[in-house]
Order: sequence, then C-alpha cells, then structure tokens
Amino acid sequence: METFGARLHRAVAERGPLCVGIDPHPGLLARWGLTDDVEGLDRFCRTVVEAIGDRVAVVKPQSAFFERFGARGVGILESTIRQLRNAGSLVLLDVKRGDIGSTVSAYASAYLDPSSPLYVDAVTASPYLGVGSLAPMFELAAAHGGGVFVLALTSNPEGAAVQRAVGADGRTVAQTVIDEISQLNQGAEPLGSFGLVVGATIGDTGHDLTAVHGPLLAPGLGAQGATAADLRTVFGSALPSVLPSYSREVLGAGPDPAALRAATDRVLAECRAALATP
Ligand SMILES: O=c1ccn([C@@H]2O[C@H](COP(=O)(O)O)[C@@H](O)[C@H]2O)c(=O)[nH]1
Repeated sequence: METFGARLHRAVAERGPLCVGIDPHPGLLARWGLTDDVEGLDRFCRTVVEAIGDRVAVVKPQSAFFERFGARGVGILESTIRQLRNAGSLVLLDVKRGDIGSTVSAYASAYLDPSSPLYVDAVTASPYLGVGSLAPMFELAAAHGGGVFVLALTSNPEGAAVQRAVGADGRTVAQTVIDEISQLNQGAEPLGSFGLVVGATIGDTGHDLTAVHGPLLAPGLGAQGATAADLRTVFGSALPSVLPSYSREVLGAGPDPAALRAATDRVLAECRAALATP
C-alpha cells in the first residue's frame, strides 16, 4: 500500500505544488448567481470539480460550508469527494477535528476508514487536547495510506496567543506540536504522511520546521493577505515541503470554468516561482 506521503509527493511532482480549497461562502454563491441552498451548493461544487479537479494536486473542501446545510449539505460533501477522486485529485477534508482519544477514534473512522461515505485522503486535526489524543487518527491513517495535517501556527492573528505560549521546557506550544509530528515522520520516504498547518501570514516566527519531513500546508494566501513571496520568510529552509493553499483567491474567479482554470494556473505559477531554489 502506498502511503499518503508518497501519493502526495507524486501528485505534486505531476500537477505542481498547489492545494485549492472549496469554500462555498454565502457571498460567493451570490456572486456566482447561485441560491444559498443545497442546489446552489451542489452547482458550485460541481463547477469547481469540473473546472480544476483534473489539474490540481490537492483539493480541500471546507466541511463547515457543507455542514451549515445539515444532512443534505453533508450529502453534497460526500458526492463532491467522490467526484474529486474520479477527477484524480487528492482530497484533504478541512474539519479540524480533535477530542479525547476514544472520540477521536470515531472521527478517524468517519474520515480515514475506506468504508466510510466521507472517506478522504487526509484531514486536518486540532492538537489542543494534546497531540497524543490524536493517536487513533494517526494509526488509522497509517493503516490505510491516509494523512493528517495538524494545526501548528494558524493563519489567523488570534492563534498566536495560544500557539506561541511558552511551556515549562522553554518550547512554544507550536514547537511541541512540530516536534511530535516530526517524530511520527521519522524514516518515511520520500515524505511523511503527517503534516502541519502553518499559515503563510505569520512572518518569521523563529520556529524550527527543518525536521518535520512531512507536508506543510500553507493557508492564508490571497484573501487573507499573504502572497507566494511571503512563503520564503515563513518557511525558510523547509520551503520544499510547503503545499500552498488558496480558496477565495481562486473561487472568486468563477463561475466561468475557463476563468477558474486561469486563476488556478496563475497562483500555481506564482507558487512554483516562490518555491524554486534561488
Ligand atoms: O490556519 C488556518 C487553517 C485553515 N484555514 C482554512 O483555509 C481556508 C482559507 O481560505 P481563504 O479563502 O484562502 O482565506 C479556509 O477554509 C480556512 O478555514 C486557514 O485559513 N488558516
């Protein structure tokens, strides 16, 4: 069985270093001339998948925008995941789950067990009940070739107060998360399956990402103000592991599929240039 890290490494080599988010904000549905209901949600997602599902390495549906429509919205999420898989992109579900270990086990079954209707290639997870509480997710991911991206240094300004707080051993909370995830990836080739979320907005925080050996998802580009040129400052020598992520910057170009593809190609070119070694 091929690991998530190996599949991601191959997808990025074939399609380029880019993750595009599917975030059907009410404002975007309106701008696309769609109704703010399940029918509008379905049309929005189908348009995105048909436009870019066969050209982007990773697509990241944001679960919140599906959950707000209840069971029918989650049904659209299930069908969007299936369509993305058929189009050949890896699916990273942004759900930011975290809880005590016995409950994390159920979240793991929901997203990382191939028999689940919401089965995806990888999920985002929150480490604030302790990285160890996420162990059931790591175990199920490893068993089925899946991946987990753990929040370390998020793109929103409010995150710093918690994530950069310093513990008794002198490390920040974020550095503790970084170090624990690095341990999980030891010995994995060509890339570990356990990633971190590090916002492109945060500047140079002095955190050491050199030993992670797993993917570094970088949201915050475009709508939140960061540019591809900021990636070098944030990630330094860890730049080759960065997976830049854009949602509204690309989605705002819709609903014309050609315009969505053009926006995707533009941000991908910017990321390629930013990630290229000097
Ligand atoms: O630190 C984080 C973690 C996750 N996100 C998510 O990424 C997208 C960003 O959307 P944009 O439209 O590109 O701003 C969204 O789903 C967030 O929930 C993040 O922004 N920052």
